[in-house]
Amino acid sequence: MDSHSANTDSLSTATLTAATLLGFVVLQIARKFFKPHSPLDAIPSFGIPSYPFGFYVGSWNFIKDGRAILEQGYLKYRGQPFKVALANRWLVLLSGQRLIEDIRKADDSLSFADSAKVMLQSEYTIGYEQLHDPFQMNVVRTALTRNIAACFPVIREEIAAAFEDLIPAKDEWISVPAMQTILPIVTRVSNRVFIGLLCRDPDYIKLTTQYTLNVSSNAQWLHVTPSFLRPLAARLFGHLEPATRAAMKHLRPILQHRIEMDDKYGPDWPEGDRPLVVGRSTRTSNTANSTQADAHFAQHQLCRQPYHHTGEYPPLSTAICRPQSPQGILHAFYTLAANLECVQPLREELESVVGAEGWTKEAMDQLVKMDSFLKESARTAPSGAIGLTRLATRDFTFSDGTTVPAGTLLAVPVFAEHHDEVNYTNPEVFDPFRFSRMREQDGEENKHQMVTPTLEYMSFGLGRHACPGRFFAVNEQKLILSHIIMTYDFKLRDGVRPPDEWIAVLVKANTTAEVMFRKRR
Ligand code: HEM
Repeated sequence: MDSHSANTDSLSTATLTAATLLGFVVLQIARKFFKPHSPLDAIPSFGIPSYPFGFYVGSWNFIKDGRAILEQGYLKYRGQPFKVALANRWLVLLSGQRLIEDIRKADDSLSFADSAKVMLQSEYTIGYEQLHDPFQMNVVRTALTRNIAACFPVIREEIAAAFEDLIPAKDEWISVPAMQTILPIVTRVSNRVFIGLLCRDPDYIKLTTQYTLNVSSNAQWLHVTPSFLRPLAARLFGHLEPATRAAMKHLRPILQHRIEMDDKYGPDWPEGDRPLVVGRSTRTSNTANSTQADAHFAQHQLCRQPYHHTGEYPPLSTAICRPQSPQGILHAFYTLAANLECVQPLREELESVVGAEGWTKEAMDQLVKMDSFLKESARTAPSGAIGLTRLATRDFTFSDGTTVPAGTLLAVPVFAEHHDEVNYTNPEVFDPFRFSRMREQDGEENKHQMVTPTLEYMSFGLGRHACPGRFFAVNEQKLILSHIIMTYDFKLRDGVRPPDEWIAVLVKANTTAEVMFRKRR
C-alpha cells in the first residue's frame, strides 16, 4: 500500500468516526427536544450533570457510588420522590412513611416479580418462574414455615457437623477466611432441610455456594447488555443452564426415589424417610394428596428443558437463591467479633433460656437479646441501599399526587431510612440491645421483633411481598450464632470490623477477612 492510500484510509476512518459521533449527538439532542412528555419529567432527578449526555455520566457515577448518591438525594428530597439514572432507565426513589405506605398497600400495579426481572435479571439468573410460581411460594409460606420446629433437630445436627468439618474446635487459635467458611456452612445447613444428606457432598456445596454468588454478579452484566441480546448472552455465558445440569445430576436420583416411595406408600410414606419439607408442601394442585402432588410435579419438572428446572425445583430455587441468608449471618458475625462485649450477655441469655427449654423453637423465640442483636445488625448492614423494588405495571398515582407511568422502576432507599434519626435515636450508633430494651416496656413485649417488618425496618421488605422465608432465616441465624457463641472463642484477625464491599446499591460483607477461632474456655 503506498503512503497516499494509507493517508486516505486513515482520513476516511477519522471522517467516519467523527460523522458517527456527530450523528449520535444530533440524535440525542433531537430525542431530548422531540420526545413525548412523560409524567417522570415532573419528578426531580438527582446526581445528573446538566450538560448533554449527563444521564450517562450520572448512571456511571451511580454504578461507582450509588449508595452516597442515594444518601445525598434522600437528605434533599426526604418524603418526596426523586429519580436517579441506572444504566438504561430511571429509578424513582420513594421515602417517608406516606409514600412507603402507598407501596405497602399497592396491588399488582406495583409488581415485585417484574422488578426482580429488571434488577436481578431473574429470568436469566434464577428462572423467571421462581418468583411467580405458587408452588415455591407455598413451599416457603406453609411447608417450610410450619415445619420449622420439626426441622430443628436436623438443623442443629448439620450446624454441628458443618462447623466441626470446617472449624474444628481446638485449644489453640486457628485462622480461617470468614466468607469462604461461613457461606458454605449456611448453604449446607439450609440445603439439609430440603435435600437431606446430599447437602454434605463437596461438589454440591461448591455448586450451590457458587450459584448464590453468580446470581448477583451475572445480573450486573446482563443488566447492561441490550435486551435483545440477553437470551443469547445468558445461554452462552450465564450460570443458570450449566448449574442446573450439574445440580440435576445430584437431584435426579433423590427425586426419583421420592416418586417411587410416593407410588409405593402414598400418604403412608414411612415417617423416617419422608422429606422434611418438600413432601409436605401444600400446592394449588387438584391432586388429592400433597405428597403425591409434589412427586408428580417433580417428575413433570424432570421432563422439561433443564433451563427451567432451577426456577421451579425448591431445593435449588428456594434454598440457594437467597444470598441474604449467608450474608446476614456473615454481617452479624463480623459485627459480633468487632463488639466482643456483647458475647457475655448473649451467652448468659442462651444458658438461661436453653437451659430451661432445650434447643427448641420456643427457646429461640425467647432469645430477646439475640433477636435484638441480629435485627440491629440487619438494620445497620442491610443487603443493599435500596429495598421494596417494584415495577409499575400500569400508570400509578401516589397519595401525594405523583404519577409514574407503566414500566417505571421504583424503590425505597432503605439504607438511608434505617439511618435516619426520624426513625431511630442515634442511628449511626450500633446499639445491639436497642430493640430488647424497647421490649422491656409494658405492652411492647411482643413488638420490635426481627421478623416483624415495619415502615422503619424493611430488611425483609414490607407488605404482601415481605420475605416469606424470614421465619426460617431468623431461626437459622439464631441457631448458627448460638452454636458459635457456645462453642468457640473468636476474634477478628485484624482487630477491626472489615469494611463491607459496595457496588452501586448492592453490598456484600467483606470477602477477604480472616477470623480466628479456638475452643471456648
Ligand atoms: C436473612 C435472610 C433473608 C433476607 C434478608 C431476605 C430478604 C428478602 C427481601 C427484602 C425480599 C423482598 C420483599 C419486598 O420487596 O417487599 C424477599 C423476598 C422473598 N424471599 Fe427472602 N430473605 C431472606 C431469606 C429468605 C429465605 C431463607 C427464603 C426461602 C427459604 C426466602 C424466600 C423469599 C421469597 C420466596 C421472596 C419473594 C416474595 C414474593 O414474591 O412475594 N428468603 N426476601
